[in-house]
Formats: sequence, structure tokens, C-alpha cells
Amino acid sequence: MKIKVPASSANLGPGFDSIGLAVSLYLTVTVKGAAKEWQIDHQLGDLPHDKHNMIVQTALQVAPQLSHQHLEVSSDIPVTHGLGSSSSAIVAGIELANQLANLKLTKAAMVEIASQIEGHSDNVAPAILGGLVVGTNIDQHFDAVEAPLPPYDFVAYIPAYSLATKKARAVLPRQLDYHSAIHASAVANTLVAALFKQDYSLVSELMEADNFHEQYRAQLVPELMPIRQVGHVYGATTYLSGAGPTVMTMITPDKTVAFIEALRKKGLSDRIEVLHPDRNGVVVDDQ
Ligand SMILES: Nc1ncnc2c1ncn2[C@@H]1O[C@H](COP(=O)(O)OP(=O)(O)OP(=O)(O)O)[C@@H](O)[C@H]1O
Ligand SMILES: N[C@@H](CCO)C(=O)O
Repeated sequence: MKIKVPASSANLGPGFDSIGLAVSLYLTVTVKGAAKEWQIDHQLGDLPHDKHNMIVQTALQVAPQLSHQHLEVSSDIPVTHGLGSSSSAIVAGIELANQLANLKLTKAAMVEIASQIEGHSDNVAPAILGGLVVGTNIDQHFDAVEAPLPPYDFVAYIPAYSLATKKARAVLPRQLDYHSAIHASAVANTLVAALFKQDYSLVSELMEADNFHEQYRAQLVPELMPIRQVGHVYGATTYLSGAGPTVMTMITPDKTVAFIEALRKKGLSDRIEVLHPDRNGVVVDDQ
């Protein structure tokens, strides 16, 4: 059995902790069979190879009775880079428990569990459901609405350094004053309306008008503003993906190549991936 989970790009500017898009990088977990102890084969740096691995920890949280398994994990989602690697691991763990313990969880139930574990739902919801998801936890449950997919390429500029979500949340203010909060929320509300109306010139303006997090995190990700400026030359829209440091640019496909060449000319030499929305979310292949 193989479990495949997409990466996700959260926030899309002002949709802080509430908007996320599943994108075309993947974590794959292959279940090789029963084992004496949990054994996780992977080449993903210093992540644990035993029961302390986040995928196993999550699976055991959902189904504590699971017997030990030998798993093979591969992933092209960079870890601690703002593309939802932890959410993809959590979602893989929930699906692993779901399949091995035959829990028959619906996707909605999986989102509930995953958002409780992750603490916010903007990465886990698209990783499970696929597509562009707007959602929030309220009264102990999760409300999610799937939005139309923007017809754009998503160019991810992935700096070589990593940035833990915890560190990127530590630079945020503890409070916003009342008027600033109302304005920030008004921008986010209008962005959501524009996404559903598929009015992408409005989407572009509002996606770059975040007041919740980007101005505080820009000091940690010096690439954000230069990439946004280059993007403007190509009519593109740029935001900080999740907690960063990945910088995401939403661009008309016929401009993608020229945009990437312009980034390279500016000396931005780190990894670049041209991504597309993933429509499926987590999938299981029984072969
Ligand atoms: N494939 C994986 N297997 C097991 N654990 C993983 C895997 N990928 C990520 N993790 C865990 O998730 C942690 C990274 O989480 P973090 O929230 O800081 O970054 P991120 O999820 O990549 O970024 P963001 O939440 O901003 O999109 C890693 O330190 C590791 O503990
Ligand atoms: N919304 C989250 C995503 C990262 O987990 C943040 O920006 O901190």
C-alpha cells in the first residue's frame, strides 16, 4: 500500500492560518509489511527512523493498537521551508492509521483530527482535501469551504536555509490594536470574496496587502520583497508561503520562464519549482 500526500502553501497573503492550497510536490509512504519494531527508511536528513518519527507518532495517536510496521518514506517536499512538510507527515500518519486499523474515517473527520494535532488547519485541510481551502476551527469542529482553483502557475522560490514555523511565529506581535485588526480582517474577507468570484486582478491586489504576518517575517526572508518586485514586471503576485522561507509567485503560465530567468539574473540562485494546484489531496494506492 502507498499513501501519497501533497505539499501545501498556506496563507496566500492575508489568509493567515485559514487559507491553503495543495500543490504538486509529494510525500509518499509505502507500507512494506509487519516488523519487529517500527522501521522508517528514508533519506530526509536527520528525521527519526523509529517510532519517534512524526508519521508514526501521529498514526499511534489515532490508533494506539497499531502493530509495528516497516515503512519506506520518500518526499520532494523540503522540510521546514513553508510548504507544509509537517502537515503532510501528519496527514500521512492519520491515513496510515485509517488504513491499517480500518477506521473508515471520512476526509472531513481526517481534517478534524489533523487540525487538532497541527493547531491550525491551513496546511492540513488542503493536504487532505486537495485544492484551495478556506477554513477555521470553531466550537470544537472545523468548517471548510473549497474555493475555485486559480488558473496560474505557482513558482516556489525555496531558499537554501530552513525556517522553523515556531521561529517565524515568534516574531509576530502578541496583539494587534482594534482598528488594525479590523482593517487586516477586511482585506482578508475581500480577498476571499475575490477568490470565489474569480476576479484575479482584485485577488492580486489583496494577496499582497497582508497586515497579519508578512511585514514582521520579511526580516527573516530577505528574498520576499525583491521577488515581489520582479513579479510585478510580469504581472505576477507574490506572497510568503506558510511561515516561509519559501516565496510563492502566482503567475500566468506564459510568463513563467521569463520570470524565472529574471530571478536568476538578479542573483537569486536557490531552488525553484514550478508548481500546480493538486486537486486530489491524500490518496491511497492499494497495489
Ligand atoms: N517526511 C517527514 N517525516 C517525518 N516528520 C516530518 C516530515 N516532514 C516534516 N516533518 C516534521 O515536521 C517538522 C517541520 O515542521 P515546520 O512546521 O517547522 O515546517 P513546515 O511544515 O515545512 O513549514 P510550514 O508549516 O510553514 O509550511 C520537522 O522538523 C519534522 O519534525
Ligand atoms: N499559517 C501558518 C502556516 C505555517 O504552519 C503560519 O504562517 O505560521
